[in-house]
Amino acid sequence: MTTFGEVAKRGRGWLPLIGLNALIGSAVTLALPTVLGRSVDSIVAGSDYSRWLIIAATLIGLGIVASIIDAFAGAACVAETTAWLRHRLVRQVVHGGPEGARGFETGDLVTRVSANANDAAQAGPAAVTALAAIAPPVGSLVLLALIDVWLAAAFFGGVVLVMLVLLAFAKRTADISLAYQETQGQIASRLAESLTGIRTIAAAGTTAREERRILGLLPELHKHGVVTWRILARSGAQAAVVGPLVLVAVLAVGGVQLVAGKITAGELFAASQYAVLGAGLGTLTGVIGEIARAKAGVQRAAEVLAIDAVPHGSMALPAGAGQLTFDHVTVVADGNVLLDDVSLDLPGGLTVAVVGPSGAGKSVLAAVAARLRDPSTGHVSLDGVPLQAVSRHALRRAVGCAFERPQLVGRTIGEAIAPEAVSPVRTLAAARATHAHDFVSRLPDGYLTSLRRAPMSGGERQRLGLARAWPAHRLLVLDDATSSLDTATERQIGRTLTEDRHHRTRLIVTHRPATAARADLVVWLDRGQVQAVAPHADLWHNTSYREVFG
Ligand SMILES: Nc1ncnc2c1ncn2[C@@H]1O[C@H](COP(=O)(O)OP(=O)(O)OP(=O)(O)O)[C@@H](O)[C@H]1O
Repeated sequence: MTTFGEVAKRGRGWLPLIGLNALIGSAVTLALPTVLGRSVDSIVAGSDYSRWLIIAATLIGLGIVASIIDAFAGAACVAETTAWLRHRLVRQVVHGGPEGARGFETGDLVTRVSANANDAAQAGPAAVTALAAIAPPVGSLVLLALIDVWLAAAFFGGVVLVMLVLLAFAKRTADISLAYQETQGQIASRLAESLTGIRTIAAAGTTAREERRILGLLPELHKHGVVTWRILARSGAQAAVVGPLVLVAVLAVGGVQLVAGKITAGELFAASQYAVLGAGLGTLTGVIGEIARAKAGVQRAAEVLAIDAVPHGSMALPAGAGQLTFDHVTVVADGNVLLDDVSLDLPGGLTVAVVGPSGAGKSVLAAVAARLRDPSTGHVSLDGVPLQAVSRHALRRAVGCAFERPQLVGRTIGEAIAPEAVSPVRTLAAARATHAHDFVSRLPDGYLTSLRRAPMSGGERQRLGLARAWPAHRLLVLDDATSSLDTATERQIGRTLTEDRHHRTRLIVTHRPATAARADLVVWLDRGQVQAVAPHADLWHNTSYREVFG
């Protein structure tokens, strides 16, 4: 569990410098009243006061230098911690696989990684600044006690009142900071959802309703903002009332002691300055607000960092052609049984079609075969090795997946096909085999065409998705990955798949009888259960099987 302390400590390279500068600032603040008090006494006594003025000027200069260094160190510390936290968050999300991020909405996740990570990174500097801010009043108390113990008592009473105001502020502001960040995340989620379905929204003519839906949370955000300012204003006002009380109490006691001849005029001046330091504690509301935002940011980051990374084994795969075994595989999600005790033994090198009515569990079976999700019970093996025991590298080299709506990643079309260091020859071979090369070569910049600018049809995107999965040498999992292709291209790719000279297994989720007919075997699923495993021709006699294809 990631904590405030852990994030705060991350900036430890900078925190000593920030702390040192804050202490120098405090020391300067504490020393100045004494020095100025001595100047006053020297002026009153008619003696030489220039020495004290030089010391005062030096202290002021030191204070300025310290605050410049403090500002720089604070910014550097926050930048470094933000980068570290974002790196961890992104890593956790990516390593959690498709199931890991399911509990989060896209926009909310982006807000956590971007804005909230930056809020959280304030933890270290804000905590050090708050701690350092305690030094002046504590020092004031000690120095006042050295002047006169009654001055210290009056000061202490007032400071306790200021502290009570600050504690109440810290408590109230923590909850509201979290609520504010959560609402921000919800707005971002709604925007992300709308962007995903922007075509549907435009086609349905519901743009105005969508705008209202996204911005419908603004009043809530506004309410949290108003509450934040109200808490700040109330605490500020309370501090403004309580603060001067410290000064009045110290001055009243100081006046009595001066008249009684127990302190000098200079000491009364110094005491009044120390009292101002105690009263000024009320201005700490700013840094306490920062701590509250940092705490909320850390809490939201911790929820993401709690995503379990998909564990991988360290085994390589033995020689084989992709024999795929399901051993009593059951998948349960949200209390629903998606795959129910599925046992299959599919010999390597075959084309296996997975068919069944909508919602039968075909995609779930494909995802489990490619280890995009793990079974709740049972296991899946490839060439005799349980998928969970195979190393990540070996698994991704061996198994390729293509989907109905592929999300293409990379700057260029070439990168979308081969995101990692794959030789151009293999990229070209994959593009040719999947008929992606035909349209890519017609683009002005070919494989170097920017992915964002390349206009692509659903079928063209599917061809790139197929090309990307193509180099897998042991198992190719195609989940409705050719559904948008025209019949002729689909048939050509189907033939290439069937004649695939790599002798790997091809698991093809399909709704087309022609694809099932070309396959060596068909796995017929219904409501998460295997109905039969046999060639299409053998199953075709069964009326229920024929109904699967409508
Ligand atoms: N992570 C999940 N949590 C809960 N339910 C899920 C999850 N993933 C899939 N399902 C449900 O499992 C069932 C099977 O889904 P699946 O996508 O495998 O169906 P399918 O056979 O591929 O259907 P189609 O042909 O329509 O694509 C569906 O009812 C779906 O809502």
